Amino acid sequence: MAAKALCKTKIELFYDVLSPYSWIAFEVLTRYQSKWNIDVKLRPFLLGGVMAASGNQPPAMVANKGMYMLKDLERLRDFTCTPIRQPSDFMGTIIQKGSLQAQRFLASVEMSQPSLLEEVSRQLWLRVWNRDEDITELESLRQAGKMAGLDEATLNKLLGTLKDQNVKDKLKATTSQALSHGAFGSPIMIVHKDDEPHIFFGSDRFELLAFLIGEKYEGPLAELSKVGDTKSKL
Ligand SMILES: N[C@@H](CCC(=O)N[C@@H](CS)C(=O)NCC(=O)O)C(=O)O
Repeated sequence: MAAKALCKTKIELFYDVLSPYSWIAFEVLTRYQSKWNIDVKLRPFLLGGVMAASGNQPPAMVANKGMYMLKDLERLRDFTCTPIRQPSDFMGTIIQKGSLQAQRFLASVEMSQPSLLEEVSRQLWLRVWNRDEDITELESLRQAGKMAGLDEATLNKLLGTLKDQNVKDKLKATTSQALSHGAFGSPIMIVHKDDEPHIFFGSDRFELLAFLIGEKYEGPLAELSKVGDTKSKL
């Protein structure tokens, strides 16, 4: 058992809470965390920075792609049990407002409260991609942090760091690391196997990822169905 734990496969999940597909990958991967012999490292990055540096564009900039995506997400919501609902002002929320503050907040949580990074990320996704709520104002970030279990004093401290150089640098460094692996969108999963990084793009590559690491993929709900509660985390 100890030997097995020693050779856990490290998987880095690079994500931005503006990306609904990243939410799906995040929920599926965290469900498999206790089922597979893996060590998941959550890596919040800035999707806008990845898009700009890689010369890519959000899928919704192509009208037909955007329309397809909304249908696709409806299907995935039910299939993966991730309660995605489109924001009422999609272009305003996703393209214009963006996620800089939210991702800086996550970078700050990653640095000083890493054990709460998973839940703060989930609470931000619930705001923007479920309840149609803002994720750009300090008060919005505060609410997400509170829901995730951060106490008032820690929250005040974290919210006061969003303009700090080390927080900005952390987000930039994570974004650069993803780019150096070849990122062009979100989610990106980097599987470290045989001393090599293997890149996967999308929430729909778990079969391939499982094949690479010698694990069995039992669909997006595997871990939830095992514990018999598909809604407890959401
Ligand atoms: N097929 C992928 C699509 C993922 C996706 O479209 N991600 C968006 C952000 S929400 C992206 O970064 N797209 C870049 C691209 O498609 O080139 C999945 O099912 O997860």
